[in-house]
Amino acid sequence: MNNNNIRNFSIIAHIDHGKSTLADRLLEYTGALTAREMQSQFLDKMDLERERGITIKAQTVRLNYEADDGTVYVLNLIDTPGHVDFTYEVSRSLAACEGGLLVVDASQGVEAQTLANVYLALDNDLEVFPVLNKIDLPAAEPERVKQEIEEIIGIDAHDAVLASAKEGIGTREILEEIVKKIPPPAGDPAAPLKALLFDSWYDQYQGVIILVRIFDGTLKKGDKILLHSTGRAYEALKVGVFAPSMIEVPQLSAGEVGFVIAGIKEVADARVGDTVTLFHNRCATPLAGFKEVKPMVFSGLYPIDTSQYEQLRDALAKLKLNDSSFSYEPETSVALGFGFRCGFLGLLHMEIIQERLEREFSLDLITTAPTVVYKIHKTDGELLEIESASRMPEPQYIDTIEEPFILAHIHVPNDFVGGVLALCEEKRGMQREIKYLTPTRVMVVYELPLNEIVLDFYDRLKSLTKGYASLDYEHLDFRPSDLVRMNILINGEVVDALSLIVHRDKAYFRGRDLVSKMKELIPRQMFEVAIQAAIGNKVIARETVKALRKDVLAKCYGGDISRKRKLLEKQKEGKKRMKNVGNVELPQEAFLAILKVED
Ligand SMILES: Nc1nc2c(ncn2[C@@H]2O[C@H](COP(=O)(O)OP(=O)(O)OP(=O)(O)O)[C@@H](O)[C@H]2O)c(=O)[nH]1
Repeated sequence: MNNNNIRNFSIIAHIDHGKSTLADRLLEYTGALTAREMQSQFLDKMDLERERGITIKAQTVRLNYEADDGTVYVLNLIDTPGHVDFTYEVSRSLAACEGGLLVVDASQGVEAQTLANVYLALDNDLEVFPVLNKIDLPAAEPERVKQEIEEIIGIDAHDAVLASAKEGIGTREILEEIVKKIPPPAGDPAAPLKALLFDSWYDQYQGVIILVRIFDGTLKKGDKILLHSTGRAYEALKVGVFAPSMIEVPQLSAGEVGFVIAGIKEVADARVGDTVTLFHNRCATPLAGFKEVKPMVFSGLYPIDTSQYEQLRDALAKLKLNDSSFSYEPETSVALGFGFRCGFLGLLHMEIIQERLEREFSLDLITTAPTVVYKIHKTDGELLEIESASRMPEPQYIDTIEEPFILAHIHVPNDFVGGVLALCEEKRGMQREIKYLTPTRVMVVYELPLNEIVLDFYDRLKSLTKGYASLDYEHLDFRPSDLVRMNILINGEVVDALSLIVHRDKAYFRGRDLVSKMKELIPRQMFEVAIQAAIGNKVIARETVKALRKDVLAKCYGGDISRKRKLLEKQKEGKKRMKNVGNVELPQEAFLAILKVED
């Protein structure tokens, strides 16, 4: 294929600005999809994604487009995930393209995510051009947003395409821009194979499918390929493209994008960012940028019904097949029994996995509050990395503790700046910068401990700014902090799954609020329940749940039977998420009470 007729591009956008809708329009316009197939967005293929309206796994499609100049171009649309948790995947997807469409909602303007992703694109030397979407909305202000793009991002926006992905306005103009503005790929088809693995997933029938962008050389069916980071070789059993359904092709050569199926057993062996070459004709230097992504947020997952343990283990193994950034290991809790400590890239990733376990595998789980990794330097010189408060050694064995810090970029309308600053300060943040992007939009940059972010930072930020703030963050480093382990005791017994690591200065208030929150959440039982927060042997807060026989039918006067049944049903439902700890029944909410505590 003539490289001059190929364009490889991504769509860069903030969540909800219309990336998927626009992608569907491009597919529809170029005839890759009929209107009927479009019925639901094609690119977001998992149910869960569709429901939550977010893109998790990158997907790529080949489109054929006959341009105004009469030439038929091959356009490879490389989809990127749109959330902070998946930044590394975004950056690898972008590395597979020469250009990016920057989609900005004309009624919203530039958001934190837009900026983060544009910078990733510019770092990858992509040609970026803006598209203003949702111009059908009465609130659209294309002129203001153009100016914002020029001032904040620093790219020319005066002739930005005005589009409505919803109504199909501007689609052809966008395709023309892609052809005219994005350079064709370079690369030598005769050189040794050098390809970027930019996505991989596990398919029940075909095994691991990898997506590659060929930079040099040619990859044919039957070739023996080599994955650079693992040094393992595989036979390329199938080579093809998504158009949008899978079509086999005889070969992929420099500049092209496509899939390879090579009998790879699990995605952990086919990591995003790796270089693919030929076993017998290797490229001299691999592509830059292969990085192991490490989980940063952890939580315990326990089956409510202990007989579901094996099922949970199998489900985790299945999910892991498809997601190498997720980790798990067995963990036992005195309170909750046998379960797993799981690691995630971030909070969204955690929610997605938890939801999939419950929905796709019908498991009823108790999840513990999220934590981060701490580095503990012990007095005997040993360095421990712990991701659970219950593994923290006694204070006398600890020399110093380090916790992870992040750099947060928050975009917010100036009316809310005061509140955002107060929140960041409360969360032990250190201000780096406050910058007026426009007269009404402000960028607040803070260094913050990740520990505070995983609790309730995002929810608080959203509610305090009426949903107008956007957040993006990157990991910085580990820093020494004065942290202590706080235990929660129920009727005098430490409940290990409720222990948490907090900053010493905040321990007292956190403890007091936590026990009072738990008092509201723990239902009255046949006996009194004492809830205490303690640091070491010192109790810092206490509340008591009074004893009461809970007779849900008392209010019904024996009258309406259907109402009575409803109440019983409701009580049964409520029971499902309970876990017996000693002889006290604790609801799921009690394990997450820390997330509901306002400082
Ligand atoms: N009025 C209007 N609504 C649109 C337009 N384009 C998209 N939307 C709506 O905006 C919402 C978000 O669109 P998506 O395409 O799912 O957004 P996205 O950017 O793909 O979101 P992620 O997958 O999370 O990155 C949906 O409810 C769309 O129907 C448009 O041109 N006009």
